Amino acid sequence: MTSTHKRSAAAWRGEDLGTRTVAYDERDAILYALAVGARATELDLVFEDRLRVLPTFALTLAQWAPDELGSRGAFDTKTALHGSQNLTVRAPLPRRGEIALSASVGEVWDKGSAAVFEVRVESDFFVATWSLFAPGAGGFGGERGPSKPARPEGEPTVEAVVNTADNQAALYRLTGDRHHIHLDPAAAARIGQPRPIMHGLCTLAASTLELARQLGVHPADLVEVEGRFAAPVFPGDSPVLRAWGDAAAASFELVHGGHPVIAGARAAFG
Ligand SMILES: C/C=C/C(=O)SCCNC(=O)CCNC(=O)[C@H](O)C(C)(C)COP(=O)(O)OP(=O)(O)OC[C@H]1O[C@@H](n2cnc3c(N)ncnc32)[C@H](O)[C@@H]1OP(=O)(O)O
Repeated sequence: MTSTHKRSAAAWRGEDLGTRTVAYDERDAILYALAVGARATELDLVFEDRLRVLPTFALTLAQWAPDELGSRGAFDTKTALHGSQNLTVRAPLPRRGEIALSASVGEVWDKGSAAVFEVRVESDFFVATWSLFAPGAGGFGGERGPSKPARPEGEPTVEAVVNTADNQAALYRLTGDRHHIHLDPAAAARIGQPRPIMHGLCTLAASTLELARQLGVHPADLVEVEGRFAAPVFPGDSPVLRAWGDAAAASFELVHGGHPVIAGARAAFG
């Protein structure tokens, strides 16, 4: 008789996920900008002669880190969802180069039926934390962690549609995140979705880009962003960005069909 011993979610806390050096060039940064909704007229984002790299591009460079935790067996990679994201910029990303990244597991929260794993990635250019919502991995007697954010009150200072394209997830996946739920209807059906869903990081970056346009600042001047993926967004959806505050400290949400799809979000531009 064989016995299997499944490692408790709590035991992953503090796990060292290793270091990697990732390389990219202008073409990668431009493809990323186009995939999150940069316009052909936004030359600073799409023209190598005067390129400024979107800070959220850092998150595609570090996508290996949450993937590494999944491949080590912390959770079921076929059902886990990206729950929330935080990014703090330390220095502008160069147009091309090699960047050293190190990753580790932070907190692991016990939501009862699910666990939430935090993966922290650090480099000279940024610090970022992924929260991964893993159904079936909870119930290990741990703390619940942060609760749902309250919705902002009062009239927003910005209200703008964030158009997504029918092929946006198919394009965005070429920047690095090739999880099947974003392209393959059968994989989407396995997580209970009627069709493939947008990458949370694509929707977040598209929202941040529109926020910068609305606030009249350069999107590459982003110094901090975070948000919780509250419900799936589908390619072709046109959710509404609602924001409060100013470029130095904006809070925002992305709403579709009357419900937040990105909740409790905030961004700051330097
Ligand atoms: C590899 C994949 C990459 C991707 O990019 S996937 C695409 C981007 N992500 C998404 O589209 C996810 C969209 N969000 C959702 O579909 C839902 O949202 C969830 C399935 C993640 C959770 O919904 P539900 O199962 O109904 O959970 P609950 O009853 O709303 O909350 C249960 C507890 O879990 C916490 N929680 C809920 N959502 C999140 C989240 N997104 N990140 C972190 N924690 C979350 C709550 O607060 C609460 O806990 P408390 O009772 O202590 O308050």
